Amino acid sequence: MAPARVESLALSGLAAIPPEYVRPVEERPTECVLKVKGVEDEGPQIPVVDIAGWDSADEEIKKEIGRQVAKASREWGVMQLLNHGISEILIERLQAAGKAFFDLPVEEKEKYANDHAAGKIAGYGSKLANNASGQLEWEDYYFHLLWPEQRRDMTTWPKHPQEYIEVTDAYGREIRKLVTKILATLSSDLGVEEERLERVLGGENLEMQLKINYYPRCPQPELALGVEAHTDISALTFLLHNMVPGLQLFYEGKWVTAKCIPGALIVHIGDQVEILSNGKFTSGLHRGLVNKEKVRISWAVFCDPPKDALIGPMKEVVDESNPPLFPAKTFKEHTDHKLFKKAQAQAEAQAAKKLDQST
Ligand SMILES: Oc1cc(O)c2c(c1)O[C@H](c1ccc(O)c(O)c1)[C@@H](O)[C@H]2O
Ligand SMILES: O=C(O)CCC(=O)C(=O)O
Repeated sequence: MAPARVESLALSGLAAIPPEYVRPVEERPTECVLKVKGVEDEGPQIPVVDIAGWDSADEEIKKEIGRQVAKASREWGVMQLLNHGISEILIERLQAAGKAFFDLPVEEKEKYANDHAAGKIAGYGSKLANNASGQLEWEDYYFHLLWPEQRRDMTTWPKHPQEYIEVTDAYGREIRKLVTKILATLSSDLGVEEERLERVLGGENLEMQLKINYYPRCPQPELALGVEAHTDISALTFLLHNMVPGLQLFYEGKWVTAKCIPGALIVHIGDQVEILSNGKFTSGLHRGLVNKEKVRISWAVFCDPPKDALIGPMKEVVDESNPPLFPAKTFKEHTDHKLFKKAQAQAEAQAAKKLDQST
């Protein structure tokens, strides 16, 4: 049976969210970040890096950009890129196409329903209730493989609107070029050859998955999360959104709300780059909040190694004073291990809660 769609719940006009969406007190967002325009100007902010000069002939300009990208990757594990070279028109068309799909009635979208329980994640979905805790996220999503081209199953891509395929494909090609540039910069910073990270991550076989996150209006945003706190299993993740705040990064013990910067592309360092760099670059803990007045939509492109790629700290970043912090695992083992650990932690939290209630 397909899980309940959050959009249908939101449209039913309920005043209180069902208990499966209510987060434990310690996970709930604090009030100040929920206001649409309420992103504070004070305190630390996600680094913003202008990469306009990346292709410049001036080596000093390129080096400075490299330094900023590496610094953000070490200290935050996330950055907002300006002048990334992807045209505003393409981004507008991508976002219009994704929105047009989600504007379809739920019954139409159901024709694309995925079957996550059976391992088929591609298509329209909502988080499945985990047996242990039953905890759900206030979002529906659309997920499909974007790259490499020859491995895509176009039957899993939306057929409406008509331009979805063209613009999403064009966006994927642009992101693929940025992947090469960022991995080259990070490789140089680690003191290995520029092509190294990309090669270890599969080269031509590096995969990109697109997840469009659709967060309906929520009557009790102070109790829910759109996406719970996690680090990405990917190597890199690229994120666009519809200018409604909601993304938060955990930094120096506090949740920091990402400012909505017109034209910026958010880049997260994922677990695979953290592992390959032996922790020199950080896979940042982040989460997504929801909102009472506005629907939030975000477009995440996860860049992953192939499932069978063995990922461990690169030998050049390990020595006697920097012993390996992570065991080498295939990407599939890493994913399975992380999902298992999460399910286990939720089961333990649920058991502790029940015990607490019975005493
Ligand atoms: O290939 C990936 C890499 C990632 O980093 C992630 C991913 C896939 O999917 C996660 C996801 C997708 C669908 C769901 O219902 C989820 O609960 C999680 C995503 O969060 C991300 O970590
Ligand atoms: O919507 C966002 O800003 C965050 C999405 C996210 O973290 C995810 O899809 O994994």
